[in-house]
Amino acid sequence: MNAQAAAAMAEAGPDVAGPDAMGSGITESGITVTGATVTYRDGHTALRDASFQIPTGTITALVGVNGAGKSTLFKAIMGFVRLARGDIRVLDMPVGAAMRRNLIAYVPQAEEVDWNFPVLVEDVVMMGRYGRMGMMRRPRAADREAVAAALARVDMTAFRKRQIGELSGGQKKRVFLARALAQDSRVILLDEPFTGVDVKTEDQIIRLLRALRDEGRVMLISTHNLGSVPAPCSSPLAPSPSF
Ligand SMILES: Nc1ncnc2c1ncn2[C@@H]1O[C@H](COP(=O)(O)OP(=O)(O)OP(=O)(O)O)[C@@H](O)[C@H]1O
Repeated sequence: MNAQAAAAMAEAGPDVAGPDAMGSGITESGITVTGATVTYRDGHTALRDASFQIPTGTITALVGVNGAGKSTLFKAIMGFVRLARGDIRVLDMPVGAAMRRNLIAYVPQAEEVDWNFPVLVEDVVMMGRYGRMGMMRRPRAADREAVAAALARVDMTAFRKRQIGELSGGQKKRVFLARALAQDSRVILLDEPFTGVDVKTEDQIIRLLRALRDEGRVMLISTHNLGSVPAPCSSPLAPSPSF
């Protein structure tokens, strides 16, 4: 992404790098955003008239400079901020219903979490199962199996009894990916998944995302730097006219 494009995105909001080249051929509606506008309480409009449609079975990069509104859009897709105008559908249902049905998983940037909080890696991954447990949050055998499988899938089984705060940035990212895997959601929102990871981890994440895509899931990757998104996820660039 050149500086001019970045500057344009600062004014126009985040951009969407086309899902078609990465698609598995499944065309069920994944995320549909129509004229979405978010205005925060201080009057600042962080997202204006955003419109795009992403089918399931795809990986899409949401590209924009700092402050372009990527996190705001993620929050809107998860129903954490209210739309002033417009509509968002996830798997053809309102976002509230999709969240209640545990259909959306979020993989945060490492920086968002308080690492001083003493919690084991396997407990972080178990959080992905909370939506399936009752009020008591007592894990069953199926939950423990899902956690073990998720940790194995990101090659973090050996770290399961470690404190999350003791891990490297790339290892933490894999743990949060495992939490999303344990949640087994159809829609996965990933915040800067390739930033600060080494080549091996990047390759591992790409292979994982491709496998999830081929299972018919829909993935939306937020990044301020298109260059940090590996080629399979960044080409071709197909900007939404509404951005
Ligand atoms: N709670 C809030 N109240 C008021 N303004 C906010 C709030 N959250 C974000 N903003 C503003 O909305 C704009 C978009 O912020 P957002 O966090 O969505 O951007 P971003 O694209 O995710 O940025 P970054 O790449 O830096 O994470 C920014 O100008 C920010 O200051």
